[in-house]
Amino acid sequence: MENNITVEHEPRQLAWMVLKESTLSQKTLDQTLEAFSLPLESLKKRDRALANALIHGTLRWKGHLDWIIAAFSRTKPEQVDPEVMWLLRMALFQIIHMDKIPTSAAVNTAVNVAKFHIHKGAAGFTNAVLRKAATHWQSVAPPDPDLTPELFVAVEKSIPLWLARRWITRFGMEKTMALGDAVNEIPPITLRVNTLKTCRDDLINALSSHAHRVWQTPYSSLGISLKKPSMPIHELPAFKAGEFQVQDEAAQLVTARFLDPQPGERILDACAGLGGKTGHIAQLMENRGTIVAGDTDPGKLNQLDQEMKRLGIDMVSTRKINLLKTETLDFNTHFHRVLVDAPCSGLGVLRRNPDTRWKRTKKDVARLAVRQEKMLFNAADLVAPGGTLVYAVCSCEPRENQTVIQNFLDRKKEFTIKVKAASPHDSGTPLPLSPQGMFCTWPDALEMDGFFAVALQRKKS
Ligand SMILES: C[S@@+](CC[C@H](N)C(=O)[O-])C[C@H]1O[C@@H](n2cnc3c(N)ncnc32)[C@H](O)[C@@H]1O
Repeated sequence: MENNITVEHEPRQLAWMVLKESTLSQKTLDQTLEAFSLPLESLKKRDRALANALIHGTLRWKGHLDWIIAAFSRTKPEQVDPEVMWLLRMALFQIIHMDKIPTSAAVNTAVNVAKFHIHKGAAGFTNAVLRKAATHWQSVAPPDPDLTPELFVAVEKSIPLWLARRWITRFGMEKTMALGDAVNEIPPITLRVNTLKTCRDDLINALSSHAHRVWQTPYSSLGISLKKPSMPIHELPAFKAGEFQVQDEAAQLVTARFLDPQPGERILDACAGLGGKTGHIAQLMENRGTIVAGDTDPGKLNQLDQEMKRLGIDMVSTRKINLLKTETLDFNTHFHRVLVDAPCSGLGVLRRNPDTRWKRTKKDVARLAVRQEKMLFNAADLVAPGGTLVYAVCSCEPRENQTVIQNFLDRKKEFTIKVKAASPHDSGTPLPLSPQGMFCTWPDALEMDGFFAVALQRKKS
């Protein structure tokens, strides 16, 4: 590279490229990170950690960073070139949140990237805004919480205004502030032990020397959380040996507690994706019986096949289906249990996917709910009499949760909500369930992702 950006700057330059790519394209952050996996993995361990921290942190705090930038820029943030905005945000993130990085390093790198990758004018502007912001950012007042409480929450907790408004209306100020804190915390990495290969205690022992802290999840008897692993998760020996899948505790509870699959049964995982829940279903079935993993995306199903091999599972067949099109659902058989882990707004997993909050809109929730209802309705016909249909989403929006279920029950009279007292897979800690038997978690209260799940039972005849 013929410019001033030396190797030591590369993590910041790469982070900036990922940030602009993931927000200026239609790709999710995960897809963008996948596309940049080669250059990211070629970085030294410390630099890779820095790039990741910059990407996730800058996205997480974008709303607050924009408020500060607006105070020092003569041009309104929405009129500044988006590429320049990401440079400003990333540098300011380092100044505010990363005390080990000297301000001069944060500012100089941003100015150099602007000079060599955008244009000279951008470098001058970047320099002017950052020099002022670096010295005076602490004196920028937040919006007035009494006059504009929604804007105050949006800025202080770095969430979009429409979401702040929605949460305040639903929960009031106190819970909204707690939720705002929860979605900005860096969550632990949570795993589910693959009991086909090992047990939780042995896996904890194996992981202890590879992470800063390792502990059992309180609700799922198969879960392990860890902080600061010494290497990327997929490089850990236990991962390579198929001894676990990465999965949040709430998602583990959906499969164990609500679907509750039994060895020898026939199960349809109708939105299987990369197989997070498929692997769990198979291990609960002791790798005996039939699982059909369906999805609209054949690329994901190919990856799911590989994942099952890694886990030592051979009872899964994949099939391209579309739950919105009944002609793709001609199975010639009914299933004992069907799981609809439906595509959703993802508003329950904001702490893990910091880009989601800036991509979702109010309209998405209503649009997705209509699809979710149709998918659940079509899946219902695949459930055998006496069988179980589970609906799950990683969203806590009532329109994607209770309303979907209510509309379903109004039309499908042969189904009722199934409330199961306990499961042998529980840790013993009672689950938070609504009186109707609906599971709804929030990251602030339970330290797990926001999830909704309900089990529906089909009458025997
Ligand atoms: C929430 S993700 C599933 C995650 C997965 N169950 C897991 O635990 O890893 C939803 C999945 O539904 C798939 N999907 C989207 N529309 C669909 C449809 N109409 N029919 C079936 N699957 C669909 C998506 O490709 C995506 O993989």
